[in-house]
Amino acid sequence: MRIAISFTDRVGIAHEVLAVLAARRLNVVAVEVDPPDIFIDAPELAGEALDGLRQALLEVEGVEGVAPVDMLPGMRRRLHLAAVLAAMPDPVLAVDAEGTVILANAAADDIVGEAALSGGGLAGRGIAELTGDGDFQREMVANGFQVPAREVMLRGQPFQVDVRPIADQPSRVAGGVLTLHAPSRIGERLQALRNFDEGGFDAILGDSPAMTGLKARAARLAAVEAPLLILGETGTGKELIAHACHRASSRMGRTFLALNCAALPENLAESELFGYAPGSFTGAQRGGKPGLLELAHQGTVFLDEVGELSPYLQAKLLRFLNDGSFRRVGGDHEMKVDVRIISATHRKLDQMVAEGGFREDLYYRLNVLALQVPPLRERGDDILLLARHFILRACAQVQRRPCRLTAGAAAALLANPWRGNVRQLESVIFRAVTMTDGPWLDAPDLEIATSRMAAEPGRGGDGAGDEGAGSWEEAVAEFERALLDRLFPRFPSSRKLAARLKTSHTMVANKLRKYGIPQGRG
Ligand SMILES: Nc1ncnc2c1ncn2[C@@H]1O[C@H](COP(=O)(O)OP(=O)(O)OP(=O)(O)O)[C@@H](O)[C@H]1O
Repeated sequence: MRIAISFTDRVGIAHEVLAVLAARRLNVVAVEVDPPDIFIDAPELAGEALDGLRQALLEVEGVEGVAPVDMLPGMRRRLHLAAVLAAMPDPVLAVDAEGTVILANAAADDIVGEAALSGGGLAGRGIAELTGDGDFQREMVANGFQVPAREVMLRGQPFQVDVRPIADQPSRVAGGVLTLHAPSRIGERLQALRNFDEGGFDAILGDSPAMTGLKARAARLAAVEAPLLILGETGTGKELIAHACHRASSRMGRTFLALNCAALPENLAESELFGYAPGSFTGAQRGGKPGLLELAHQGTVFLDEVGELSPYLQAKLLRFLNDGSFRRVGGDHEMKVDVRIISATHRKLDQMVAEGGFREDLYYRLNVLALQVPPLRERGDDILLLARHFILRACAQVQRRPCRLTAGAAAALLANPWRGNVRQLESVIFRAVTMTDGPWLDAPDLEIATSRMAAEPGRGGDGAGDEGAGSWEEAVAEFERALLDRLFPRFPSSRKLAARLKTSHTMVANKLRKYGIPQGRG
């Protein structure tokens, strides 16, 4: 039985409690002192023996209770740790200060294999012995496990190894944790990060004519069973649109997998996309590995940055698009799958074709249906809509109180050219939200150039001019918003603002709501 003895802390109490146990000649297999409890594991303790022990313990000054527990805390922690390690797909080794393994997860045991484990597992082996690289072990130990990531060989397989020191203070290093990444899993990890399952057209924010037009066209094309090419500058939301098209197609509910063709060298991109056959290269998984095309059978594969595909992969992809068949790397039989290809690029593919950088026949196969995503600077007030969305999200993320844009900040956002588009806006807002803590984000907080504001005086939130206004309604709305934005900080409630503007409270409240200005203050 396992028991917890709770006590009020005083010098020597643990010693006295242990003396009571010793006097009873109990077979104690584990003791953990974790104030305000001492935990005991005594397998033979039960029934009357427990009652007697409880009486004796309660006579020790400071002991307050004795109760059975299902597990000792250290044991619970070890079980949790073992479960966490077992769930990690990459091999992980914990080593002591000399570089000798003290703990390894199942993935590490698998790599080293049965033969090596018959000698008692990995614990006790030196890193030099396992990797055949004595310099690596010496370097780690000499530098307190602060060494850059590098490649090591384990049982003939190459791994990228990350090393982190285990230390309770910088000068007291107890060892290190080594995480080994197999090259065949790098793409898998990228893909897992990108394999999200949320986000239809509702996740694509924007009410501007450019965006409503795009969403309507995308919704129509989504339903057509043919390759789709999405063109647009970087960060405009091409992947978001690709995913929404998948969700709006008959393949909804099937797998959507994405590959960034620019992120991987040719051989990795090839094995990620087409898979590889057993024994096809050093470091390959024993049974081979299916590629994204097989994994997404009946679903969609999104090829981002398709313009970066090498000529060899362009040819292999063309063949797949022509008849749905391909071979795994190193494989000798044909595979056939049913996958819709959605591709995207920020490059001018037609120009690349003209210059010989991209195969013309592949361009026509990918470009059966096409969408052009407008840059952010052509989406008008969507900029502010997106900015407000990102502000709310960033404030929640960093657990900061909500904040709003001043008129000056709104004008700066509208005037910025946004070369990095929505992704840039997202990071500008995130940075501003994390670097300030007041209720307002002002233009200087955004850290963007405001040079175009002078060129477009009617844009923005300060109502300083009207030359840039598109229509009477837009100009009035812009003026109203700017006015409310400017006065609200000084008259922070609809009643105070109505009094200041000598108008009705209801009208001001409606306008504040219309322009998304929160009314909770004042
Ligand atoms: N209309 C939008 N509404 C909400 N979020 C958006 C919108 N457009 C883009 N985003 C966000 O902006 C970021 C960039 O979008 P995404 O990755 O889809 O762009 P991309 O055009 O595929 O970029 P790249 O060309 O660099 O691959 C993402 O975080 C995405 O969620």
